[in-house]
Amino acid sequence: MEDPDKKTEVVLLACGSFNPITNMHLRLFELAKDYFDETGKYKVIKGIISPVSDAYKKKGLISADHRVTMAKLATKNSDWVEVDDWESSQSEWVETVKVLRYHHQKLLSSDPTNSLQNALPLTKPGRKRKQEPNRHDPIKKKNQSPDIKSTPQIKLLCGSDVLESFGIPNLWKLEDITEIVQNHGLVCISRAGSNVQKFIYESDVLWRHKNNIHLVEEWITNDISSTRIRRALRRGQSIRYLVPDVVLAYIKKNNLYNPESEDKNAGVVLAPLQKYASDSKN
Ligand SMILES: Nc1ncnc2c1ncn2[C@@H]1O[C@H](COP(=O)(O)OP(=O)(O)OP(=O)(O)O)[C@@H](O)[C@H]1O
Ligand SMILES: NC(=O)c1ccc[n+]([C@@H]2O[C@H](COP(=O)(O)O)[C@@H](O)[C@H]2O)c1
Ligand SMILES: [Zn+2]
Repeated sequence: MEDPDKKTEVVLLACGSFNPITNMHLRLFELAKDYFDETGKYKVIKGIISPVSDAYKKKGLISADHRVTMAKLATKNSDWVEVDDWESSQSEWVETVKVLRYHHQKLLSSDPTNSLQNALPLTKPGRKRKQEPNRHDPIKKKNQSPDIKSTPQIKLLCGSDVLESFGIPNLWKLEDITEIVQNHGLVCISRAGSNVQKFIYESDVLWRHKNNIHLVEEWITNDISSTRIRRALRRGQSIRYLVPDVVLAYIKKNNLYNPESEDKNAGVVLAPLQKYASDSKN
């Protein structure tokens, strides 16, 4: 048994369009890190931004190349948040749970102290064995600080609108939601107009795993959204101080957002809705 007083290392993964990345996206990471630090039980070691691929087909979604470049520019001064382009470079849209699995496996395989046996998939949801999130048989790391537990956990970082989107028909599979909250964990930052506590109360699966759902209240509210940024740009209004200056310069230089770009994927059904609506017909 590992010492329960040891800190658990946490990697935060944020999935989304980042169309474009805003200061608020960057703030999500800072807020979540403060929250975990204050618990005294966790140590956040890394943040990962994973822009969705073009195959997501969201209206107004500009090319992943540009979205990834902007996210990289925005994080170049952060010593703990980075951008990963694995998801964005997939030709098909990838379910968020698979992105979590991918990064979890990557963490395990980059850790030389983890044996192959440790890289086996996590217990499938619904199986009997009760497990701690991201649990693997502990292997003592050489050179590891004695107050750190051996295996990092990877948690999905999102705003409350994403959590509430779990309730939209044909958008998320119940088994995916279960795997996210049971095996990995969720960190949710409050967003204007949401009532996440009530949402969790009304969902059996979320209620069952509420200990693995971390709700972080943003007291210094700022409801920046990419949609509002794109709207301001189309209207020729300033977005300075809402996105990093380097991102603003990149948008201007490449004339990224305009009425034509906003029309991309107009009338196209969002990839998950397409996928699950056809599943439910079969
Ligand atoms: N102001 C905010 N407060 C809390 N969470 C936010 C905020 N802005 C974005 N997020 C979160 O960041 C993640 C990525 O979001 P996304 O790329 O959709 O940005 P967005 O600003 O919501 O864009 P859009 O308006 O196009 O939906 C999501 O989990 C979303 O909930
Ligand atoms: N079933 C799923 O796994 C599922 C459904 C809808 C959105 N998502 C993800 O949530 C994020 C939402 O981004 P937007 O808020 O920009 O639409 C994206 O990364 C998307 O891939 C996942
Ligand atoms: Zn959004």
